[in-house]
Amino acid sequence: METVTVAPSAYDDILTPEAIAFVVALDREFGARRVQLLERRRRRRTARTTELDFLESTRDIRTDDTWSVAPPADDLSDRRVEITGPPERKMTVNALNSGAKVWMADFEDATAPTWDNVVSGQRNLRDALDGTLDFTAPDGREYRIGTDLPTIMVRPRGWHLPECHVRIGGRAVSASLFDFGLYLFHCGRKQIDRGSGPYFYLPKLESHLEARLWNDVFVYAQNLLGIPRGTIRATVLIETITAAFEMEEILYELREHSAGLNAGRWDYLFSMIKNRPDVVLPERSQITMTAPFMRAYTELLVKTCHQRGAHAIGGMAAVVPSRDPVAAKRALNQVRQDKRREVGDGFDGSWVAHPGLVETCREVFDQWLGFEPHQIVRKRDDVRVTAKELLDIHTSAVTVSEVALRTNVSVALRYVAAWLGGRGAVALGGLMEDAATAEICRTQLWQWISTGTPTDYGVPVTAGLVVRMLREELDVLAETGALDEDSARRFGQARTLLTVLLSERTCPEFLTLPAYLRHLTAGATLQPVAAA
Ligand SMILES: CC(=O)SCCNC(=O)CCNC(=O)[C@H](O)C(C)(C)COP(=O)(O)OP(=O)(O)OC[C@H]1O[C@@H](n2cnc3c(N)ncnc32)[C@H](O)[C@@H]1OP(=O)(O)O
Ligand SMILES: O=CC(=O)O
Ligand SMILES: [Mg+2]
Repeated sequence: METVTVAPSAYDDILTPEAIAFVVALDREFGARRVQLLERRRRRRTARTTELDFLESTRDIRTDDTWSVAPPADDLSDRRVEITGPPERKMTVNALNSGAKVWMADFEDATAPTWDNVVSGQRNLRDALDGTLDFTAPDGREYRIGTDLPTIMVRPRGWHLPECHVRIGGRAVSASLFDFGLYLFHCGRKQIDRGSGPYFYLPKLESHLEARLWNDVFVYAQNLLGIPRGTIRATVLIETITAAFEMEEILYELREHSAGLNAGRWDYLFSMIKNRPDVVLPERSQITMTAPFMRAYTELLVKTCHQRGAHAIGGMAAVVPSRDPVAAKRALNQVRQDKRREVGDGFDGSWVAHPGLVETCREVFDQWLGFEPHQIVRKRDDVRVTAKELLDIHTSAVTVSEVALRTNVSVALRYVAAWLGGRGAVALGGLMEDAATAEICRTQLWQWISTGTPTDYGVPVTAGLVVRMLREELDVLAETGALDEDSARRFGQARTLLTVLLSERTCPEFLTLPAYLRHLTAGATLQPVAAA
């Protein structure tokens, strides 16, 4: 048997031999399939010769109208407002006290996966269920959770990420299985005992085969822990263009564990750029949810869910409230409009990124749903979406402004520097920025460089131009004295990383993967553990 090694951590009560053995058992059983599916992703992207389309091989699943997903668990029936955020200690308390129906504790887009973040996040979740979650801020403010808590759903990291601090015979385990396994091990039973269940959000899936892998993991894990089959529930984010063509199949694969689909709009745009590098997207502020290809995607998502008895959950309006009253009012109005569109289209609930937006989202859904917990009865038979409509970006001759270029440079640089410092979500210029929105900035820059997209001031975007802007952005930060020694180092690392990614001939798949491998795994001495 290969040796299992684990990095030291301050949270021995989370990384117990039994918990590690459980994660290792999952990875031994499913690790090889994960690697094959990641290889399949690469082949699918690089070897594609025709436009994407619905799959011929799964037509039967789509045309069979006799199947549906399991009825929602009691505490997942009304999901009109869901708050998301990293399971950092103070934010965990704030999210649980936010008044939302659901809290999505996020190890993916909103968490920089430092070893401390991923293990302490698990401890915070466990403490929340044990009633021992408290926090005293440096300014003396005390944080305690109340009694009427939201339902908790946990989003493990995506299939592409390894967790390098736990190794089997030197090989890093899957980060998805690590996050999923630790949560299920420590909190699965506790959730069932309090009348809830172990619920998950599954990010960045690219095909129904990846959903099948998750379903098999669920069946195996429930067996191993003696938890009744079907207790686990999972909402899949449709946030890649390939998954948009396989929504029915994804629901089908997970049907006994399914808790519907969510429109992960930001990663969806990121995926659109990666998968169709020659189809140039305009600047981010111009791609709204009313763009025809985005409407095609959300309309199809609602129809698919409701036809199969599943919830359709809306996405993130990425504004965060500001302390300036005028900007705050503007942000609330933007969120209100976004949620009105979603509820009118048939979504059963939606996401907010900040406690200050819970009330706005709730009001909109209350007005529409009244006392009904959801609107799955609206089957949306009127919706017909073709492959062409999903792909039709409709952009004639894109030009980009200097402001758009500089915004993407600035957000990418600042976000990566924050991420390297352990923060996976930050507010920049009134917007919530996380791994998904930063990936859009980074891949847009790459796309504009690789296609020589013209600027509206007459020159094409080149690597030289963007690299110069990165340097200028850094110079401004240095001149204003905004950087101490540590942050100057992280900004330097961020600039180097972005420069490398922007100079690749084919669009690098993820920025978080090389960033993790280069910067978040250094220095840990792993110790053998006896457990597994
Ligand atoms: C594309 C996607 O995947 S979207 C989903 C993933 N992304 C996310 O979940 C992002 C979630 N949001 C956040 O992380 C935060 O709102 C940020 C980083 C954008 C802004 O946070 P801050 O700069 O702290 O905002 P602000 O100062 O207005 O916060 C006010 C209070 O609300 C709390 N707060 C803000 N957002 C959240 C949240 N999502 N969950 C819990 N608490 C929150 C803050 O901790 C702060 O608490 P305090 O008053 O007790 O100190
Ligand atoms: O995870 C959500 C997204 O929009 O990306
Ligand atoms: Mg996402």
